[in-house]
Amino acid sequence: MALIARGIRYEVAGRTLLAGADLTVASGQSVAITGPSGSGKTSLVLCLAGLLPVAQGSIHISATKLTGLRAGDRAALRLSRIGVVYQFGELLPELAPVENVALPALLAGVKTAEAYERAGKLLADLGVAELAEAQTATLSGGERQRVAVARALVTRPAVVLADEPTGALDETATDLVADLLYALPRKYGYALVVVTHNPQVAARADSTVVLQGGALVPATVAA
Ligand SMILES: Nc1ncnc2c1ncn2[C@@H]1O[C@H](COP(=O)(O)OP(=O)(O)OP(=O)(O)O)[C@@H](O)[C@H]1O
Repeated sequence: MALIARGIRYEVAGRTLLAGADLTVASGQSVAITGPSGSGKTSLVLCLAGLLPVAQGSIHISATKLTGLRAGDRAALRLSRIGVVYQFGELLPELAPVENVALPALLAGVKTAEAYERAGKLLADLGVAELAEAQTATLSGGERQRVAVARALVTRPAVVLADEPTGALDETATDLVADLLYALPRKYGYALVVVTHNPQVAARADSTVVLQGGALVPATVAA
């Protein structure tokens, strides 16, 4: 399994957001997470990425236990094995798209030529090769998200976490980005977790779970 989370408990500001959440995703598989606004979905993604500390429970990325690692080791695991896509792309405007995509690979120690070769190939896979050297600030929302997906994949992660990746897009761009997101896990062999409010985007995942009362329950049995 690429991702195994067991009994995740997370509390903030006196509230228990996650009260024993379990999630397992195999390589090449996708899971959508839905749930009411404020139920803790973003917090869950940040816990899975090792960016928030869980009070209880364990998270394994491939064979490595993320929980319990020291901060430096956690950051190294995140950089090399976890890709994250945020709602607004969060690209660095000073860097061209191809530089944004190559950056995590360079930080992870991949040689410059290979990092740029990977970045170019991913941008081509995502249909934005011609934007490689464009001004990042001028990209549309959909273009930005495709670059952000390429950036999340450049380190060849085991797990990709996408938090509302289509939340800021119109219907056409949503379809395009969702098509790419769901087509790529099989091609690249990563496990995909997508947090989304959009029922059409959720419906494309291999399975859907709902964050409800701090636990993840199959969408079919959620009240
Ligand atoms: N650091 C923090 N301090 C105080 N409250 C917080 C903190 N982080 C999250 N919360 C609260 O916890 C709740 C869950 O937040 P979170 O962003 O995880 O929910 P969400 O399900 O992703 O919401 P949405 O669907 O609206 O994005 C919210 O009520 C939020 O205000």
